[in-house]
Amino acid sequence: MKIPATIVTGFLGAGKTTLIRHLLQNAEGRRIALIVNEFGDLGVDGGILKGCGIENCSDDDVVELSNGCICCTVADDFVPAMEALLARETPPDHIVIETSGLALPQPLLRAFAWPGLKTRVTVDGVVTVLDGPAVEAGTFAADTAAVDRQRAADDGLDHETPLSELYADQVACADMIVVNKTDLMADAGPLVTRLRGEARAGVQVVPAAHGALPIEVLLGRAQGAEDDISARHELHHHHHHHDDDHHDDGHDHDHDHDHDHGHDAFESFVVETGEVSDPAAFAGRLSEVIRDHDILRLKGFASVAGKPMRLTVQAVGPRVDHYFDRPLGADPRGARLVVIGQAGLDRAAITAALT
Ligand SMILES: Nc1nc2c(ncn2[C@@H]2O[C@H](COP(=O)(O)OP(=O)(O)OP(=O)(O)O)[C@@H](O)[C@H]2O)c(=O)[nH]1
Repeated sequence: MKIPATIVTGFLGAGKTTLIRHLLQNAEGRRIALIVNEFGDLGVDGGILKGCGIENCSDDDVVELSNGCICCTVADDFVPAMEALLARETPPDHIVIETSGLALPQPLLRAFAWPGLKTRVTVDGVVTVLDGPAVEAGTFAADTAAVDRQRAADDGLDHETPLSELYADQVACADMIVVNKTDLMADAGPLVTRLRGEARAGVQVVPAAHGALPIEVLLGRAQGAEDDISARHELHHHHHHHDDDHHDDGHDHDHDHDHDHGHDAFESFVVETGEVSDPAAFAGRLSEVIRDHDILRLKGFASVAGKPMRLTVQAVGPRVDHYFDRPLGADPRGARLVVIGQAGLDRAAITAALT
């Protein structure tokens, strides 16, 4: 089982910390480790998240990297921090990496191919958080002066990429785009449509207020669901037959008034199919289905004809990852996939396309 890592990018003030805080508050027992790229005096994110007082989120789980821009110091800072997390007696279930607003996601993504990381971590996805009103206004960040100060304060920043290029890069790297601060917008619709045109095919653009998104949208399914019984339980638990059945889902509704709203806006269902014959071809077909049907996430396990190992598949927008993770053992042969999207998925068509 590889540990999935989610990279959260977006400019200063877009709402990355707010989104991660919400995520940690709704972690439902999952151990999430956080790597935060800090900036000298300006950086307070680590502090905010460390002082969060959230259960299952100890200070140890927040690692601050403050020696400059994370993408410029990958080898010295980021890789060792990841290795240290992996070397722990109880490694995290999921790793979330909050980059500084100025970081270019590409060098960070390349680090996952390093020998020490490649076999043990997988990039779950790159989530780019945008300040909806600012992007709509063409300024990219609500406080561009603050972004410039951050840039000036960062001695370790090797690149002097203009803001517009950084923005383009963060959008181009995104597997999922979150248009945040929709509470400050009259109608996020036109921006969402525009961004879908700017992003790679298959990238879903998700509107949010205060970064409130269901954890399964941001991180996918519980990684602890190793054996099939717990996996099945997990799936049925989230299987929404009716839009109103989320009231018995055991969440703390007082926690966050946006929570219900978040769940109503998304849906998930399970598709069971036969054995996979060719993993690469299967992954290729999944990306087509994801693109054609605006699927946010697709995740599951499959057996492959003639192979004793279980195939794990996970996709966020256009990023489809597949690898053999453990012997199938007594698992039934076939594939079981969870499909997650914004409400309104064409379940029949998706099921037909996957089977
Ligand atoms: N109105 C509104 N304010 C928001 C929303 N999300 C975040 N904020 C506010 O925007 C400010 C910046 O949010 P952060 O979460 O710190 O943004 P960030 O991207 O982590 O910023 P840095 O970590 O400083 O780069 C804070 O004052 C938040 O309370 C939102 O959806 N709506």
